[in-house]
Amino acid sequence: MTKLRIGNGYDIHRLVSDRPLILGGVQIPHELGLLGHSDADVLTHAIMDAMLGALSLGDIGHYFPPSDPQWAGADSLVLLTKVHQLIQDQGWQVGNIDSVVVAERPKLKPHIHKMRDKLATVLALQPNQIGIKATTNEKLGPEGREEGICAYAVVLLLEA
Ligand SMILES: Nc1ccn([C@@H]2O[C@H](COP(=O)(O)O)[C@@H](O)[C@H]2O)c(=O)n1
Ligand SMILES: C[C@@]1(CO)OP(=O)(O)OP(=O)(O)OC[C@H]1O
Repeated sequence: MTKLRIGNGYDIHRLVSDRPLILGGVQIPHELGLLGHSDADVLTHAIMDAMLGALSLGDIGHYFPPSDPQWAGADSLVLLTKVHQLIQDQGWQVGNIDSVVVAERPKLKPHIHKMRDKLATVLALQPNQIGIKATTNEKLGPEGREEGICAYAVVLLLEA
Protein backbone atom coordinates (compact mmCIF):
# COMPACT_ATOMS: atom_id res chain seq x y z
CA MET A 1 0.00 0.00 0.00
CA THR A 2 1.27 3.52 -0.86
CA LYS A 3 2.56 5.36 2.21
CA LEU A 4 1.07 8.83 2.77
CA ARG A 5 2.16 11.84 4.86
CA ILE A 6 0.23 15.07 5.40
CA GLY A 7 1.55 18.50 6.38
CA ASN A 8 0.16 21.96 6.96
CA GLY A 9 1.75 25.38 6.68
CA TYR A 10 0.90 28.98 7.51
CA ASP A 11 2.61 32.32 6.90
CA ILE A 12 1.79 36.00 7.18
CA HIS A 13 3.68 39.08 6.01
CA ARG A 14 3.06 42.77 6.49
CA LEU A 15 1.80 44.97 3.62
CA VAL A 16 3.91 48.05 2.89
CA SER A 17 3.94 50.66 0.15
CA ASP A 18 7.39 50.14 -1.36
CA ARG A 19 7.43 46.43 -2.21
CA PRO A 20 6.02 44.27 -5.03
CA LEU A 21 3.16 41.88 -4.23
CA ILE A 22 4.29 38.36 -5.13
CA LEU A 23 2.03 35.37 -4.46
CA GLY A 24 2.64 31.87 -5.81
CA GLY A 25 5.56 33.28 -7.79
CA VAL A 26 3.33 35.76 -9.64
CA GLN A 27 3.75 39.53 -9.35
CA ILE A 28 0.31 41.04 -8.87
CA PRO A 29 -0.39 44.70 -9.67
CA HIS A 30 -1.23 46.47 -6.38
CA GLU A 31 -0.20 49.66 -4.59
CA LEU A 32 1.05 47.60 -1.60
CA GLY A 33 3.47 44.67 -1.41
CA LEU A 34 4.68 42.22 1.22
CA LEU A 35 7.65 42.96 3.48
CA GLY A 36 10.14 40.18 4.24
CA HIS A 37 13.75 39.06 4.08
CA SER A 38 12.95 37.16 0.87
CA ASP A 39 10.32 38.21 -1.69
CA ALA A 40 7.80 37.50 1.13
CA ASP A 41 5.64 35.20 -1.01
CA VAL A 42 3.38 33.94 1.80
CA LEU A 43 1.63 31.36 -0.37
CA THR A 44 4.87 29.67 -1.45
CA HIS A 45 6.16 29.87 2.14
CA ALA A 46 3.04 28.14 3.51
CA ILE A 47 3.36 25.40 0.87
CA MET A 48 7.05 24.82 1.70
CA ASP A 49 6.32 24.59 5.43
CA ALA A 50 3.54 22.07 4.71
CA MET A 51 5.94 19.95 2.60
CA LEU A 52 8.60 20.04 5.34
CA GLY A 53 6.04 19.44 8.08
CA ALA A 54 4.74 16.32 6.37
CA LEU A 55 8.17 14.71 6.88
CA SER A 56 8.91 16.34 10.26
CA LEU A 57 11.80 18.19 8.63
CA GLY A 58 11.32 21.48 10.48
CA ASP A 59 10.42 24.77 8.82
CA ILE A 60 11.77 27.10 6.14
CA GLY A 61 13.53 29.33 8.67
CA HIS A 62 15.75 26.35 9.53
CA TYR A 63 16.97 25.97 5.92
CA PHE A 64 16.86 29.63 4.87
CA PRO A 65 17.49 31.66 8.05
CA PRO A 66 16.19 35.25 7.88
CA SER A 67 19.51 36.23 9.50
CA ASP A 68 21.46 34.90 6.46
CA PRO A 69 22.16 37.58 3.80
CA GLN A 70 22.24 34.76 1.20
CA TRP A 71 18.41 34.75 1.28
CA ALA A 72 17.92 38.52 1.14
CA GLY A 73 15.46 39.23 -1.67
CA ALA A 74 15.33 35.51 -2.51
CA ASP A 75 12.84 34.31 -5.12
CA SER A 76 10.63 31.93 -3.10
CA LEU A 77 10.25 29.67 -6.15
CA VAL A 78 14.00 29.02 -5.90
CA LEU A 79 13.51 28.09 -2.23
CA LEU A 80 10.59 25.85 -3.26
CA THR A 81 12.86 24.06 -5.76
CA LYS A 82 15.27 23.30 -2.89
CA VAL A 83 12.50 22.05 -0.57
CA HIS A 84 11.12 19.91 -3.40
CA GLN A 85 14.58 18.39 -3.91
CA LEU A 86 14.81 17.68 -0.17
CA ILE A 87 11.57 15.70 -0.10
CA GLN A 88 12.53 13.85 -3.30
CA ASP A 89 15.88 12.95 -1.70
CA GLN A 90 13.92 11.41 1.18
CA GLY A 91 11.92 9.28 -1.29
CA TRP A 92 8.67 11.28 -1.42
CA GLN A 93 6.63 13.12 -4.04
CA VAL A 94 3.77 15.61 -3.80
CA GLY A 95 0.31 14.08 -4.28
CA ASN A 96 -1.66 17.29 -4.07
CA ILE A 97 -1.71 20.70 -2.41
CA ASP A 98 -4.61 22.79 -1.19
CA SER A 99 -4.25 26.36 0.00
CA VAL A 100 -6.07 29.56 0.95
CA VAL A 101 -4.79 33.12 0.67
CA VAL A 102 -6.48 35.64 2.97
CA ALA A 103 -6.31 39.09 1.36
CA GLU A 104 -8.83 41.91 1.60
CA ARG A 105 -7.46 43.32 -1.66
CA PRO A 106 -6.59 42.97 -4.50
CA LYS A 107 -8.85 40.43 -6.17
CA LEU A 108 -6.67 37.37 -6.70
CA LYS A 109 -9.06 35.32 -8.80
CA PRO A 110 -7.71 36.63 -12.15
CA HIS A 111 -4.18 35.55 -11.14
CA ILE A 112 -4.80 32.13 -9.64
CA HIS A 113 -4.40 30.13 -12.87
CA LYS A 114 -0.94 31.67 -13.38
CA MET A 115 0.07 30.88 -9.76
CA ARG A 116 -1.02 27.25 -10.20
CA ASP A 117 0.93 27.00 -13.47
CA LYS A 118 4.11 28.45 -11.88
CA LEU A 119 3.95 26.23 -8.80
CA ALA A 120 3.09 23.17 -10.92
CA THR A 121 6.13 23.79 -13.12
CA VAL A 122 8.50 24.00 -10.12
CA LEU A 123 6.99 20.90 -8.49
CA ALA A 124 6.60 18.90 -11.73
CA LEU A 125 2.85 18.56 -11.08
CA GLN A 126 -0.27 19.08 -13.12
CA PRO A 127 -2.04 22.36 -12.24
CA ASN A 128 -5.07 20.32 -11.11
CA GLN A 129 -2.94 18.93 -8.27
CA ILE A 130 -2.69 22.44 -6.80
CA GLY A 131 -5.68 24.13 -5.18
CA ILE A 132 -5.43 27.86 -4.52
CA LYS A 133 -8.39 29.71 -3.06
CA ALA A 134 -8.72 33.35 -2.07
CA THR A 135 -10.90 34.92 0.57
CA THR A 136 -11.23 38.30 2.20
CA ASN A 137 -11.29 38.43 6.00
CA GLU A 138 -14.53 40.42 5.88
CA LYS A 139 -12.56 43.50 7.07
CA LEU A 140 -11.77 41.71 10.36
CA GLY A 141 -8.31 41.44 11.95
CA PRO A 142 -4.93 42.36 10.40
CA GLU A 143 -5.78 40.91 6.99
CA GLY A 144 -9.14 42.68 7.03
CA ARG A 145 -7.47 46.00 7.88
CA GLU A 146 -5.02 45.36 4.99
CA GLU A 147 -2.05 45.31 7.37
CA GLY A 148 -0.96 41.98 5.92
CA ILE A 149 -1.76 38.95 3.80
CA CYS A 150 -1.61 35.39 5.09
CA ALA A 151 -1.80 31.94 3.52
CA TYR A 152 -2.59 28.43 4.73
CA ALA A 153 -1.58 25.25 2.89
CA VAL A 154 -2.07 21.51 3.26
CA VAL A 155 0.14 19.08 1.34
CA LEU A 156 -0.26 15.34 0.85
CA LEU A 157 2.97 13.46 0.13
CA LEU A 158 3.12 10.03 -1.50
CA GLU A 159 5.98 7.58 -1.23
CA ALA A 160 7.78 7.80 -4.59
N1 LIG B 1 -8.44 38.76 -2.37
C1 LIG B 1 -9.50 38.07 -2.82
C2 LIG B 1 -10.56 37.71 -2.01
C3 LIG B 1 -11.62 37.03 -2.55
N2 LIG B 1 -11.60 36.68 -3.85
C4 LIG B 1 -12.75 35.97 -4.48
O1 LIG B 1 -13.97 36.52 -4.01
C5 LIG B 1 -14.78 35.50 -3.43
C6 LIG B 1 -15.57 36.04 -2.28
O2 LIG B 1 -14.71 36.39 -1.21
P1 LIG B 1 -15.29 36.58 0.26
O3 LIG B 1 -14.13 36.79 1.15
O4 LIG B 1 -16.18 37.74 0.18
O5 LIG B 1 -16.02 35.31 0.59
C7 LIG B 1 -13.82 34.40 -3.05
O6 LIG B 1 -14.46 33.14 -3.02
C8 LIG B 1 -12.80 34.50 -4.17
O7 LIG B 1 -13.27 33.81 -5.31
C9 LIG B 1 -10.55 37.01 -4.63
O8 LIG B 1 -10.49 36.70 -5.84
N3 LIG B 1 -9.51 37.70 -4.10
C1 LIG C 1 11.79 33.01 3.61
C2 LIG C 1 12.73 33.53 4.69
C3 LIG C 1 14.15 33.51 4.09
O1 LIG C 1 15.09 33.96 5.03
O2 LIG C 1 12.51 34.88 5.08
P1 LIG C 1 11.19 35.82 4.99
O3 LIG C 1 10.95 36.31 3.61
O4 LIG C 1 11.32 36.92 6.01
O5 LIG C 1 9.96 34.90 5.36
P2 LIG C 1 9.53 34.32 6.77
O6 LIG C 1 8.35 33.43 6.51
O7 LIG C 1 9.29 35.42 7.75
O8 LIG C 1 10.80 33.49 7.27
C4 LIG C 1 11.30 32.38 6.55
C5 LIG C 1 12.68 32.62 5.95
O9 LIG C 1 13.17 31.32 5.64
